Amino acid sequence: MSLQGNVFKLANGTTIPAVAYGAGTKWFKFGNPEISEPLIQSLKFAVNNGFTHVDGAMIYGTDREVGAALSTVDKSKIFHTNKYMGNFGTNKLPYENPLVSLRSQLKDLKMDQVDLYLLHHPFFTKENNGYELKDAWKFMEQIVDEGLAKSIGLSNFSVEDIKTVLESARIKPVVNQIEFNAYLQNQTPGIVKFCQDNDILVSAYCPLAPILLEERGELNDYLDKLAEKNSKTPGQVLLRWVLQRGVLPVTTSSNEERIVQLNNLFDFELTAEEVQQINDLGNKHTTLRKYWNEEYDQYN
Ligand SMILES: NC(=O)C1=CN([C@@H]2O[C@H](COP(=O)(O)OP(=O)(O)OC[C@H]3O[C@@H](n4cnc5c(N)ncnc54)[C@H](OP(=O)(O)O)[C@@H]3O)[C@@H](O)[C@H]2O)C=CC1
Ligand SMILES: O=C1Nc2ccccc2C1=O
Repeated sequence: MSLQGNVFKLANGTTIPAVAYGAGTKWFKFGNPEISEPLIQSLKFAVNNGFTHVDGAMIYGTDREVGAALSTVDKSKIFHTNKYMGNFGTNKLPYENPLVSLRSQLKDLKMDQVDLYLLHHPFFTKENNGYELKDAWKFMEQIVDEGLAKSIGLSNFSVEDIKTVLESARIKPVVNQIEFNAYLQNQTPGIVKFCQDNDILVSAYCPLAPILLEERGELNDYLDKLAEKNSKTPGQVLLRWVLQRGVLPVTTSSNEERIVQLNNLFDFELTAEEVQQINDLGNKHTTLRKYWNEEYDQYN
């Protein structure tokens, strides 16, 4: 599952643009019915300036903004990833299953189909959802059968969770989107190697976390050096490192200069030693985990 130009090839033979622009995190507005004009403007700017992959989710509350921003572009040129969030813990969410959720989301997205639909988390239980993880996956397969998504995948899944899905999967997951950066190189034990050995593309959210911390560490000095050597920014070096780890970065920005930079990653290359040095410096740092702390802090 290697980087080919600026796409990755997925196990089902389709391709996926190698960098995604996220409509979550800073844009998150679940429960707020007001349309975010700044998101529409930034998304339009992103797709007019090189981004061809947009990452959304039911829980972001931003499907209408994605639909509006993409309404003026040729949708066949855009890869759209979206996700289903089912109840977890004490959180009760609006749609009882992925199929019902996506059918409704497609109306807001003004699309007939998404390219990739993910289970946002693996925490399905009879008690919370009325069905368990393997049955959640059956809904995902039905989504493909009905032509509502070209491909299906996972997010925040551990090795054990993936094995549960694979045991009875008729259609295999092609992606696992996890928190991944130099300061968190395995969201859960062994997850990156397991995915890569099983032809499941890892995609990385929070890829820039190490440069967003106020405190600087040894890694920052090294990133500055590589940035200067390649006439790039430290953020571009970090995203290039993600790509060279065989992982697809999902980033976002509201800043036009940065939007252009964040997708401009294909005219330079880190050496194998430089990739290794970022791995090593990152691993020396305290684990940095921003999401799913309750579930995964045990692995810090
Ligand atoms: N599956 C899941 O559970 C999750 C998925 N996601 C997905 O991943 C996407 C990206 O996640 P996110 O953590 O935001 O990704 P990043 O790590 O890429 O961080 C993006 C943020 O970094 C800021 N930034 C970028 N460059 C700089 C800089 N040089 N100096 C200061 N700030 C900078 C941007 O702000 P600015 O606007 O100022 O540039 C933006 O807020 C989300 O939008 C969502 O689509 C995210 C979390 C969980
Ligand atoms: O971008 C995100 N913001 C979130 C907040 C809570 C749970 C998941 C997410 C995302 O994926």
